[in-house]
Amino acid sequence: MTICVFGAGSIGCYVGGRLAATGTPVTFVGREAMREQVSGGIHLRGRDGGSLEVTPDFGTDPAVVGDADLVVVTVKSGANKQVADQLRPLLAAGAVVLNLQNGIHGGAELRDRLPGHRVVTGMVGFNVVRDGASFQQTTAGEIMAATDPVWETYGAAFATAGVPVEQRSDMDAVLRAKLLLNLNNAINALSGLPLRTELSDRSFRRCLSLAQQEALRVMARSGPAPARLTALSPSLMARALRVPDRVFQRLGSKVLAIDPTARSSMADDLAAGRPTEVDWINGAVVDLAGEVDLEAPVNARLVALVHDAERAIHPRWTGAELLNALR
Ligand SMILES: NC(=O)C1=CN([C@@H]2O[C@H](COP(=O)(O)OP(=O)(O)OC[C@H]3O[C@@H](n4cnc5c(N)ncnc54)[C@H](OP(=O)(O)O)[C@@H]3O)[C@@H](O)[C@H]2O)C=CC1
Ligand SMILES: CC(C)(CO)C(=O)C(=O)O
Repeated sequence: MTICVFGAGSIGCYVGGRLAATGTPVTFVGREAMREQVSGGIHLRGRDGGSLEVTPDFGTDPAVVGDADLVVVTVKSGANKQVADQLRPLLAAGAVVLNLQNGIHGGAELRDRLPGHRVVTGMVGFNVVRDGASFQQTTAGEIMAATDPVWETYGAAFATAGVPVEQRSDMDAVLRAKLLLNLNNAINALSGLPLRTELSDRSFRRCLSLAQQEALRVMARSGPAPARLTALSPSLMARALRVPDRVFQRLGSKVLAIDPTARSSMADDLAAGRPTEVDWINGAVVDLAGEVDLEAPVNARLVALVHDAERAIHPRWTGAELLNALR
C-alpha cells in the first residue's frame, strides 16, 4: 500500500503528511522550493489542536509515481492537464488516481486523459494554512470522495490519519455545493482580509450572496441540485448571508468558527503572485450559465476583477466598493 501525493503544496503536504505520520508509506512529488522547505521535517496541526511531526519522503522526480497504488493529485486546477500528461506514461497498471481539488471538472479532466485508470473524484472541505514547513487545518470539514472499492483498502488509513473520507454517491452534487462555498475565494482574495474578518463584514457577505444566488439560478436549470454540506441549505445560506452583522454572528456562528489567520487558497495564490483558480470556480458558473442560455454577470465580473488583481490592477477592495462593482 503506497500512496504518492502529486503536486504537494498545502493540501498535499497536510493530508499526505498526516498519512505518513501515522504509518502509511507516502511519497511526495512537488516543486524544488517546497522540497527545500519541508525536507527537514514538517509540523502538522489538526483542527483539534493536536500536532504531528514527520519527515516527508519529498522529491521533484515524477518517476516515483510508478511505485504507487494510489496517486493523490493535489495541484491547482490549471495544472491538471500537464499533470495528466506527466502521469500517463508513469502510472503502474491498476494504480488508482484520487483528485483532491476545488472546481467541478478536475476528476473528469484527469479521467479523460488517463485511460485505463480509475480516477476517483474527491473534495477537501477544510482549509489549510501553510507557514513554511508548518501546515495547520484552520476550519472544520471533511474529505468527501466518490464511492469506490479503493476505500476498502485505504479508508482505514485516512481515518487513522485524522482525515477520514466520507464516501458519496452524489459527488457531482457535492462538488456543486463546494463550488458555491468557493465563490467566496475570489471575494476573500480581493478583500485582502482573513476569512473570518471578511465574512464578518455584511458588504462582503452580500457580494457572496449575489454570486451564490446567481449560481443557484444557473444550477436550477442545469441540474444536479447542489448537496447540503452546511447546517443551512445552499439557498437558505445564500439568503442568510445578507442579514446584519450582529444577527449573522449568531446565525452564522459555525461559518465564522474559523482560525483568525485562515485565508482562501485563492488569496494565497494572489499574495504569492501565482495564477489563481478563478476560471475554474467563478468561471465555472459563467460556463454553466452559457450551457443553459443564461448569463452570470456577477461571477463574470469577479473573474475579471481577480484577473486584474493578478496583474496588480486594483488588488484590494473594501466591501462597499466590491458590492458596488457587482450590482
Ligand atoms: N489550501 C486550502 O486550504 C484548500 C485547497 N483546496 C483545493 O485543493 C487544491 C490544491 O490546493 P493547495 O494545496 O492549496 O495548492 P498549492 O498551490 O499549495 O499546492 C499545489 C502544489 O503543486 C505544485 N505543482 C503544480 N504542478 C506540478 C507538477 N506538474 N509537478 C509537481 N508539482 C506541481 C505547485 O507548484 P507551483 O505553484 O509552482 O505550480 C504547488 O506547490 C486546489 O484545487 C485548491 O482549490 C481545497 C480546500 C482547501
Ligand atoms: C476551505 C475553503 C472553502 C476555504 O476558503 C477552500 O476550499 C479554499 O480555501 O480553497
